[in-house]
Amino acid sequence: MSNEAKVLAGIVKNVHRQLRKELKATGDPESVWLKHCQNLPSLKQYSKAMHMLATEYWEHLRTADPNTSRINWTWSYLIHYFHSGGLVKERSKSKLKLNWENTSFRGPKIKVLDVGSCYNPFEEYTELDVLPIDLCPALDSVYKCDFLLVPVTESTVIDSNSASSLAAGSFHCVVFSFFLEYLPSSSQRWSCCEKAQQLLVEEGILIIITPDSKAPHSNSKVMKSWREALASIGLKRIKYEKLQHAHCMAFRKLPAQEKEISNQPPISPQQMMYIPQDFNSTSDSDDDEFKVNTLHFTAEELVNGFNELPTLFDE
Ligand SMILES: C[S@@+](CC[C@H](N)C(=O)[O-])C[C@H]1O[C@@H](n2cnc3c(N)ncnc32)[C@H](O)[C@@H]1O
Repeated sequence: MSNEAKVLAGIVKNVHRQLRKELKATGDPESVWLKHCQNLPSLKQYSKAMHMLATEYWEHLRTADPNTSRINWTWSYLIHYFHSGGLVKERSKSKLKLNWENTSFRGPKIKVLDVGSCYNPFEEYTELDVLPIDLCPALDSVYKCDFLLVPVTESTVIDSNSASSLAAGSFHCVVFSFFLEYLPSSSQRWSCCEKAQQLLVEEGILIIITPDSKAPHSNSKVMKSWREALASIGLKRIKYEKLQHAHCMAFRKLPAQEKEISNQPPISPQQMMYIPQDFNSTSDSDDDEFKVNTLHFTAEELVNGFNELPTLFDE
């Protein structure tokens, strides 16, 4: 990795780490977030670094091997699900006899809400009608919006460069690509997932891409925990794939009649959207030992836990 890429990766990692450190110190996710959102120089520096890293460094990888790309993966899965029989196949698995005509996919384009879009990476796809939103957009084509705070209402309101409300049940797809890890607390990640559930049409898809350069099984407990948490609000995981640097998942919003309310998770879903870094010590070192906490995984699993961002970010 070039020196410039290392510097950019360092900027990104430092923001994530700082947020977690402040959460540890205060125990108050809301005040940590408020303070973070007021730090415009830091937000802008992050946004610029992330944009450059993705478009000037990762893009080479994507060109060399399209199978490594989270962007390609998301697009091809959406085409498969909405246009090439994926949705019909899911319906055929249903045990209920539903009146599918009333809940069918409509519209010439797939309506996508890209949360934490940064530089609007899905803009190139003509099959998608993308609403890109970000806390601090890197480009003018991305709308400013804090997904943690934006209300879900009857209509989506866009004023000049920002989105001030989002309409319930109005998106075929919500994308969280390298987004959830930015948020310092499990409860904040969970509230974003709940919001995505409200914004999706029935049978719509939540895509979650999370960075990890390790072997697929090394974080299987984390992925299982997320799967169980999301199932409790009727988001059923229907696709999982491990790419070289990321876990890629698609969750289908089940029709109301099909919602699996029986599978309640053993602990509250707010706690289940953890990432191993949540249990890291407060020091800035990457080599810190992970602390074992009350959740059901071992110290070794935590030590072998997620990289914060793909190998491209590794020293
Ligand atoms: C690691 S970048 C991912 C960018 C892009 N999705 C990708 O896959 O390359 C995370 C992005 O999430 C944005 N973000 C973080 N919290 C947010 C929030 N509450 N609402 C909207 N965007 C947020 C950040 O500003 C940043 O641009």
